Amino acid sequence: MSQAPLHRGTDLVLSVEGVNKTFDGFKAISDLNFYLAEGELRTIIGPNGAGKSTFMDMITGRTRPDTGSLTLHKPDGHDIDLTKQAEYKITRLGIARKFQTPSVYTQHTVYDNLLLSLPRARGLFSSLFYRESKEDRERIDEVLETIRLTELRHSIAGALSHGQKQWLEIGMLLSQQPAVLLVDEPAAGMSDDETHRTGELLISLAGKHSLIVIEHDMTFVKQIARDGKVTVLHQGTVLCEGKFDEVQSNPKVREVYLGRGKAA
Ligand SMILES: Nc1ncnc2c1ncn2[C@@H]1O[C@H](COP(=O)(O)OP(=O)(O)OP(=O)(O)O)[C@@H](O)[C@H]1O
Repeated sequence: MSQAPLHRGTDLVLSVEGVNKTFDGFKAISDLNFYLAEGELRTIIGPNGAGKSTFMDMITGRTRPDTGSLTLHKPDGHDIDLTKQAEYKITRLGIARKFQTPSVYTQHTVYDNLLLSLPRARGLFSSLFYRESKEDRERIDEVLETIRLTELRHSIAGALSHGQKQWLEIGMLLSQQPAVLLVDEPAAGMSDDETHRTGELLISLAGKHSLIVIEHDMTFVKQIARDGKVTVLHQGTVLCEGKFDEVQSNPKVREVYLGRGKAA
């Protein structure tokens, strides 16, 4: 599974090099290169069809690249070739993905949702018979604080607002202490207040976690990007990469977004 350590001394958690993917003759991803540093919060933007979802699908093993490499750099210095791992193994290696729509156990409490998502209690059935340890309870309390749902720990998840469900699901992924967290359009369908709180949550995770966030809402992108890097994807490749202001004023980026109603 793992080869000799290649990246020791660097602070990268993920490297993507020379990746290509064609669907029925259509080039969805084209010579894509991308590097994520440990603890980084990276935002990816790009017009519809730019290849953002396909890129995430390749990191998680849902879609395989035709050529190129996707490498997870483990803290112990070992490199894992993600193109050779089954999807479930990539999840177990600590690459977690939050899809756009919330997916929580609506009949269970907030606390139980977090309990069910602990790595030890894998699967709903075995979790029902799982007695949590003191460490588990501490971990859940910590996650509840992070996602600011401590007060709602005994509430049924189905009764939460859309934003609260999204935060709970992020918390469920955090319970698994992921190496890389992929978050797909977290602000979609949220009120302005919820969007802002989501931004604060993601910012609070940076440093402790490595995150890639795909987003269309530029106010939100500006909030979370701060001094961090924004990557602009276009036609399956990196059009430009830099701080939010640099990206926003880049003529190539403006051109790509013009007339699409989502001006950067
Ligand atoms: N399984 C597939 N079969 C054929 N074409 C596909 C497939 N998956 C993606 N594509 C095409 O690849 C291109 C990139 O799609 P992708 O969904 O990755 O873009 P995106 O940037 O996520 O777009 P959006 O912002 O609309 O979600 C699109 O033209 C899409 O139609």
